[in-house]
This record gives sequence, structure tokens and C-alpha cells, in this order.
Amino acid sequence: MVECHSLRCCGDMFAPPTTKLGFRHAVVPVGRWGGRRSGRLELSGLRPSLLRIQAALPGQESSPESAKRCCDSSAPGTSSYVLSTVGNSTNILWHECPVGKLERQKLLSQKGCVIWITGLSGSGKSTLACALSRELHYRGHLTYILDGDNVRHGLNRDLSFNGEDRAENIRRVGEVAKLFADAGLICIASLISPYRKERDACRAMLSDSSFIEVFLNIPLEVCEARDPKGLYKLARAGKIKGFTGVDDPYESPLDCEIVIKQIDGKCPTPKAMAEQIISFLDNNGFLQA
Ligand SMILES: Nc1ncnc2c1ncn2[C@@H]1O[C@H](COP(=O)(O)OS(=O)(=O)O)[C@@H](OP(=O)(O)O)[C@H]1O
Ligand SMILES: Nc1ncnc2c1ncn2[C@@H]1O[C@H](COP(=O)(O)OP(=O)(O)O)[C@@H](O)[C@H]1O
Repeated sequence: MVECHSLRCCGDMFAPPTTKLGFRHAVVPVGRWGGRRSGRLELSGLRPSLLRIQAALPGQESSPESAKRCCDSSAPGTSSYVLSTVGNSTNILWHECPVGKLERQKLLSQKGCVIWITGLSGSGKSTLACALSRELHYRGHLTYILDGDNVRHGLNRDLSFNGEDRAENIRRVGEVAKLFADAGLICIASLISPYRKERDACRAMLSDSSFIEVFLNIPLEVCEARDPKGLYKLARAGKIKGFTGVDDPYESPLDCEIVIKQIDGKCPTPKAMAEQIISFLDNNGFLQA
């Protein structure tokens, strides 16, 4: 048997990629660091330590078992690598680094996570995100806010507010939030994210329970009365089409970690809401490595 240099394939570093990344992959035996055995791999010049390759063979699911076979089934003189197909990206390779999430979390004395604040326009998402970031910052924790409005100024400037684009908006923010959580940060995503299916898909991107959904459950009438940007007025006048809560749906979470609502007709202060979330983080071990 030939020594396998795939970082995710052997020994302590082995972790089946499907559990973390959901790749579709298959194993392709190839020559040792060179040659073109699969007809599409050219490995010359690649350092062994960088190799964990997944093949673009459709329909072959990975499993711990199949990934292990990567070590066992090679012909003498060959090693096996696995390339993957993800969406429209074919023959791509995941690079591992010995400095991982755990090391970064240790450095930061916290656990990377995503706090996903969802609610109607005007419910107070941005205000809460800022209050939470400020309170955590004072306590020595590193945070980063992905605010819907702000992200639409750059990364998502190509997206409109039709259903398809909102779904893509949520997906992209989910992916970026996942990266920030992997970086060890407490990532606060505050966007309307009106669709349950897309929010749940973002939750599914994170392997452990590090997706914390916060529903800012403020009634439409209150949000509309606040109307800080005058958007509800424009929507009611028919000057904005497809406005959430007016003529576009908002699907409330059915089972989320934290619900914030009015008490006796009064909205808690942003600081009080932030404290509620911080208590959750503390009780669930996110504020230590
Ligand atoms: N049609 C329509 N519906 C809802 N909101 C609208 C719309 N058009 C513009 N805006 C402004 O865009 C902000 C919402 O952006 P999001 O990225 O959070 O929305 S979404 O998650 O993609 O639904 C939202 O900001 P917030 O008020 O902070 O929520 C609005 O200011
Ligand atoms: N807890 C709160 N109590 C009272 N008013 C609030 C609260 N949070 C936010 N607001 C006000 O509501 C309006 C909308 O807040 P904002 O954070 O912009 O909401 P969103 O980001 O959900 O659109 C702002 O005028 C803000 O000052």
C-alpha cells in the first residue's frame, strides 16, 4: 500500500468531507505526484502536504468508508486523491491548514458562531446588532456585523428584492457568516431574511449548534409606525412593490433559539435585548474557548 498524503484522508486529520462540507466526491487513483492517470489530473509540482483531491465524478457520494478506501485501493506506485464538484465548480481541491478553527478560538477565548437576527423592516435588527456588538466588544469579544442593508452596498449589490434574489442574498450572507464563524468570530447577521427555507439552509451550513437564530418579533403596526426610512409609506402608496409585510411575505421562525418581543406593549431596550442574547451565549459556552 502506498502512503496517502491526503490530509483529510489518513490518521488524526481524517474527517469525511461530507459531514462538514457536503461535497459530492469520488476517488481517483493517480500517479505519485505526477503524470496524468485520470485523464484530467496534473499533479506535478504540487506539494504532498497540500493534496486532498476530490474527483468530479457525478453521483458518487462520499462516506468515511469510501474516503478511507482512498488509502487502501491504490495500485502499487500510485496514491489516490479525490477531487470534488460543487455547484458548477469541477475538479476542485480543498486545502487544509494546521491552524484551524480550534486554534483560532483558543487565541480569541471564544467560540465562533453566527447570531442570525431576522425580523421585519423597522423591527430593530440593525440597532440590536450594534448594541450586541458593542456589549460583546466591551467584554473583550471579537464580533463582526453582516447587516442586510450594508451587504447590499457591496457583495450583494447585484441583487434585487424579488424572491429569487432575496434567497441568493440570504445564501451568500450565510456563507460569509460561516466563514467568519470558522475564523472564530461571533458573527452577527442582521437581515430581514423573510423565508424559512433559506434561513434553515444557513443553519444547515454550520455543523454544530453554532447557528443561533434570533427572531425580533415586533408587530408590523409598530414597525410601520416607526418607518424611519419612510419605506412603508412608499410601499402603501404602491411606490415600492414587493415590500416585506406589505405585499411580500415574512415567514416567522417556528423553532428558533431566541425570541424577542414586546412586554406589555413595550419593546425592550436594545441593551436589554443584547443582554438576553449574551446570557444565551454565556450559558451555552460561546464566551470561552
Ligand atoms: N422591497 C423591500 N422589502 C424589504 N426591504 C426593502 C425593500 N426594498 C428596500 N428595502 C430595504 O432593504 C433592507 C432589507 O434588506 P435585506 O437584505 O435585509 O432584505 S432580505 O433579507 O433580502 O429580504 C431594508 O432594511 P431594514 O429596514 O434595515 O430591514 C429596507 O431598508
Ligand atoms: N428596542 C427599541 N425600542 C424602540 N425603538 C427602537 C428599538 N430598536 C430600534 N428602534 C428604532 O426603530 C427604528 C428601526 O430600527 P432599525 O434598527 O433600523 O431596524 P431594522 O434594521 O430592523 O430595519 C429606528 O428608528 C430605531 O431607532
